[in-house]
Amino acid sequence: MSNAPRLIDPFARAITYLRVSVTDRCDFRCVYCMAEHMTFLPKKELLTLEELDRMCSTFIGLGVEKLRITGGEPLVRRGIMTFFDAMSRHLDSGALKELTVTTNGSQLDRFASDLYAAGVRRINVSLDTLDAAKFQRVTRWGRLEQVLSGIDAARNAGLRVKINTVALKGFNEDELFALTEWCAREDMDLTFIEVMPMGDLGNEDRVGQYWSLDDLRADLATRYTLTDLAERTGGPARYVRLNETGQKIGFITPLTHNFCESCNRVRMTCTGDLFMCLGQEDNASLRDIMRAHPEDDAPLIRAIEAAIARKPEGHDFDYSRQKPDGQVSRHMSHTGG
Ligand SMILES: Nc1nc2c(ncn2[C@@H]2O[C@H](COP(=O)(O)OP(=O)(O)OP(=O)(O)O)[C@@H](O)[C@H]2O)c(=O)[nH]1
Ligand SMILES: C[S@@+](CC[C@H](N)C(=O)[O-])C[C@H]1O[C@@H](n2cnc3c(N)ncnc32)[C@H](O)[C@@H]1O
Ligand code: SF4
Ligand code: SF4
Repeated sequence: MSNAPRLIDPFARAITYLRVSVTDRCDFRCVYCMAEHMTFLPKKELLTLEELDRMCSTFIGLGVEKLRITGGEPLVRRGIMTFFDAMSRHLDSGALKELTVTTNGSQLDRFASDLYAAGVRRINVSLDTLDAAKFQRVTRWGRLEQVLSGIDAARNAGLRVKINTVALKGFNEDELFALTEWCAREDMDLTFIEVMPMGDLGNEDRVGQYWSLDDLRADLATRYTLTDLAERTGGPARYVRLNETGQKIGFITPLTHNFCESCNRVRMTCTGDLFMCLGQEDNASLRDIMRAHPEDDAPLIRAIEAAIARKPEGHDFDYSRQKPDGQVSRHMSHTGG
C-alpha cells in the first residue's frame, strides 16, 4: 500500500524522496569532497540506528516512497545492516517503493549480499577513473582494485550498478570513452555529475576543475549518436541513449541546466538536520524534537511539515565568477550529495 504524499512544498512539488546521510565519516578523502584532515562528529551527536529508523519511518508515513542511504561512506557506519534490515519492512508493506544506496564501493565485497537480502536492488557506485594511480590521487586513500572487486560482488549478488562519475577538467576528460566503453561492456548505466562548489577545500581549484556537461556531451557526440530520453528515475539525472551501443548515459547538471523545478527531495544529515535543498544552508533540526517526545510522533511531524513549508525554489550555485557565488560552506559529505 502506498501513502498519498502529504509533504507538498510552496511550489506545489510533492516531496517523496528522502536522502539520508548515515555518517559523516569516510574511508576515502576525495579531493572535491573532503579536506585530507577532517574533524568528524562525536558519536553522541549522531542519530542512533533506532532513531534513524524512527525518523525514516515517520517520513515514509508522510508519503516518502524512495529512500537513498548515503554519507560520508554509508557502509562504514557500524551496524548499518541492522538499519537496512529494519527498512525492508516498509518495502514489504508497499509504502516504500525503493531502498537504495550511494557508495564509494570499498565495502561492497562484505555487504553486497546483505544489501540484496534487505531488498536493495539498484546501487550507485562513485568512480571517477579507471586508472589506479589517478584513482588514488583523486580519492587520496582509495584503492581502485578494491572498488572494482566490490562492483563485481554487487553484480554477483544481483544488484544493478550505476556508476557516478564527477566530470573533472584536466583529470578524467581523457577517459570519457574508456569509462563509457567499460560501462557498455559491463552493462552498467553511467551518470556524469558537474562538480559543485561545496565545502572549504583550501587550495582546490573549483573553477579550474569545472567541466561543463554541455562540453562533455559535445565530446561524446563526436563518437556516438545521442538520443535524448524522456525517462526519469526520481533523481535529477537527464538521460541519453548512445545509438551505437544502446547504453544509457545520465547527466546531472545543477550548474548548466537547473532541474529544480521538478525537485522531489529533501536530505537529512546523520545528526537529524533536515536540509530542504542541497544548494542552500537553511535547515531544520529534528533530532532534539524527536528525542523530547519519545512516545509521540506528532511534534516531529509538525516540525517536518514546517520545514517543507520553507523549501526554496532552487539553489544559487554559479561558476560564472572567479570565486563561485552560492558557495555552500558545508562539505558534500555532510548531506551526502
Ligand atoms: N544540485 C543537486 N544535485 C543533486 C541532487 N540530487 C543528487 N545530486 C547530485 O547527483 C549526485 C548523484 O546522486 P545519487 O546519489 O547517485 O543519486 P541519483 O543520481 O539522483 O540517483 P537516482 O536517485 O537513482 O536518480 C549527488 O551526489 C549529487 O552530487 C539534487 O537534488 N540537487
Ligand atoms: C558525498 S558522496 C557520499 C556517498 C559515497 N561516499 C560516495 O562517494 O558515493 C555522494 C556523491 O557526491 C559526489 N560528490 C562529492 N563532492 C562533490 C562535489 N563537490 N560536486 C559534485 N559531486 C560531488 C560524489 O562523487 C558521490 O558520487
Ligand atoms: S565522495 Fe564519497 S567517497 Fe569520496 S570523500 Fe566524499 S563521501 Fe567519501
Ligand atoms: S538544488 Fe535544491 S531545489 Fe534544486 S534539485 Fe537540488 S535539492 Fe532540489
